[in-house]
Amino acid sequence: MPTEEERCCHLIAPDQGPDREGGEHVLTWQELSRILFVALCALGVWLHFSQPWLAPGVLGVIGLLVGGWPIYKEAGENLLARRMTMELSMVIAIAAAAAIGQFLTALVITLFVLVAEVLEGMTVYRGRRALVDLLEFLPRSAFVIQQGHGGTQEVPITTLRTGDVLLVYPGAKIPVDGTVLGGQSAVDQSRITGESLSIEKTPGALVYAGSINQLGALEIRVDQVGRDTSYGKIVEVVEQAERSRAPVQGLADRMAGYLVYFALSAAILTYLFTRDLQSTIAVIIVAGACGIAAGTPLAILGGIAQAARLGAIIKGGTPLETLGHVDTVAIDKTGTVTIGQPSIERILPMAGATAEKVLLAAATAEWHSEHPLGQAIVAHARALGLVPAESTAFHYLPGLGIQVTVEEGDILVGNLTLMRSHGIVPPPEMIITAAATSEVFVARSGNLLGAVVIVDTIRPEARQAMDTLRSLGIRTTLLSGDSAAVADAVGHQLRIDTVQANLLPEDKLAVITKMVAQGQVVAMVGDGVNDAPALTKASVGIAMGSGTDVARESASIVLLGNDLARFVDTVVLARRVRRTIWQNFAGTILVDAAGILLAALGFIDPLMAAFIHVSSEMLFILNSARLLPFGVGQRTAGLPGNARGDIPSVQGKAV
Ligand SMILES: Nc1ncnc2c1ncn2[C@@H]1O[C@H](COP(=O)(O)OP(=O)(O)OP(=O)(O)O)[C@@H](O)[C@H]1O
Ligand SMILES: [Zn+2]
Repeated sequence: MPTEEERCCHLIAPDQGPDREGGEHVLTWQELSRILFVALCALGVWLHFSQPWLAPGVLGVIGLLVGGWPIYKEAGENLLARRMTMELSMVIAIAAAAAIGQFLTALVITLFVLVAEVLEGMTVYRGRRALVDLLEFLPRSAFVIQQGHGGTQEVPITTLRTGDVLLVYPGAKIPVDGTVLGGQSAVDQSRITGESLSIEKTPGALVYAGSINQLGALEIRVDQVGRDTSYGKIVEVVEQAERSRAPVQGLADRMAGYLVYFALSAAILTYLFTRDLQSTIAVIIVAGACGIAAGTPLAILGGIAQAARLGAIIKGGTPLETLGHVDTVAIDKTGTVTIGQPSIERILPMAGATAEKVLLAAATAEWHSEHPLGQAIVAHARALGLVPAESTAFHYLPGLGIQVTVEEGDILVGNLTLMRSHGIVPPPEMIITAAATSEVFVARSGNLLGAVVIVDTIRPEARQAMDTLRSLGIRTTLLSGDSAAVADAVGHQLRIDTVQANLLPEDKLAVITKMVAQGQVVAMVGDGVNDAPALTKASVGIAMGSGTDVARESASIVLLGNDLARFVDTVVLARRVRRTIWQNFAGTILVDAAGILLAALGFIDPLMAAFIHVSSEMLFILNSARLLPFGVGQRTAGLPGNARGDIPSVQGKAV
């Protein structure tokens, strides 16, 4: 039976290629001279120019033995490993042609196979380059400032240690993650955070390996080097992704194996019915499978590399494949369709309370909160110089709010659901329903003090992103922990198909689980702790760059930066990958079936068969190669829309 390792005839498999070839695959002089030699032999056999000294048969045999050596070797190894490959079937065909005295045919087939092998090798090599380029983007050396006399010394970056101080010249790439000690400059960190605008760096600012220092010289203290940098982690994830196999790759390998069996069986039948060796050989030769076996991993490789350029780190072939047939996108509200940096718009005190009292009570409860709403409240209170009371018991109620105990009693801060569950009923005129507005109620000792109205900004590109998703035929649904009124308003503004609000983290999980169980292919986009469980259960989980570590770890795709347009670009890319793979599948089967039929009926001679085999699969491989990114540093997305420039999107081991 065909095995997973099974590969097509003249293929240098992308996951073994350059390693097996010693790192580089460009045309070597051995390959070139072998091809020229076979071509000369073929010419000699054809024109009989060796005639008086050497019989064409002898020349043919020499040409086949010397020229076809790599093919025989490969076929022999496959035979020993009991693997049925196209190399084997090609060798059978070459031997059969030679056996009936058709040396020209045998030589030309050999020539085709050798040339195709080189061409494929170069294409696949380019695919690997696309990834290697990512790594080699970092400079190899750095200028270390020497203690004492202040001069610099150029050293390889592998020798750098945490704490070293570097000088980065204008226009140079920053080699490490570090802290600016001196100087001032604009830095382009689009490769790491996805932000397209340069960021101003002054002493104290953090800089990231792989970003480009633009205007001034910077003195930088080394914090992280090599693989520990944000950039190193991105590269690591992409490399791992490349090694992991998508299900479609397994399918491709099995298909390629079956095609060999099919061609050989068809050849046997042809011989039994026609007794025509010529047609039989043509049948064996005509069926190619590299378009599937090599085209599939190449397309996935290209997709992953291209996505990394776009600003989406895809953690494997599987999420890329799944994203290509997503039919539903579930999207979180706060931090995902909104920027997630809310600010206090106004405070609505109840009769008898003051705005200051409401804010102070809220800030007391939220003092240690990590929730964006809580942080907005604390920041506002701080700005007004309010000092909160000491609190004792502290209860965070995910998706609801917060409860703390102070001297005068309990403070309860949170949404309507939380208030109602404590028997507190805010008057209707206090309930706000505007789009990017959240309302937090504040109660003390069971009495409502008032409400804090907090506004966030909807991401500028969100509307366009949702429109594009709809035009792709994808359903959108907003999953929010916020109140129905607010979530509905956002959903309406962005024309999102359905809105579900008041969801606790476990509700988000349940909603996603149910959709997946119903057979929908769901992409969940989120950023928060409350999204993490749902991200893991979705068909494919996507985390925003500014998201929490848990979210980025739970997701199988991480956006660099926070641009929803990048997400949509990645969906489009994933669809292209999928379409390309299926084009190759369908095309290969079509060409092989038609070719086998025509060859069996005697319409195609072995030479024509070899030509059809090689040219058709080259076409399919080139079809996949279209997905490879061209040139280093090319970016197709990069529109403004990332408001935050300060967030390294890959921290910790999150990606
Ligand atoms: N620390 C907190 N302080 C005040 N209210 C809170 C707090 N935590 C949660 N809430 C209330 O619970 C609601 C749900 O919170 P949750 O964190 O689940 O979602 P969210 O951040 O509002 O929105 P989304 O789910 O769209 O990201 C919030 O809208 C808020 O009303
Ligand atoms: Zn082939």
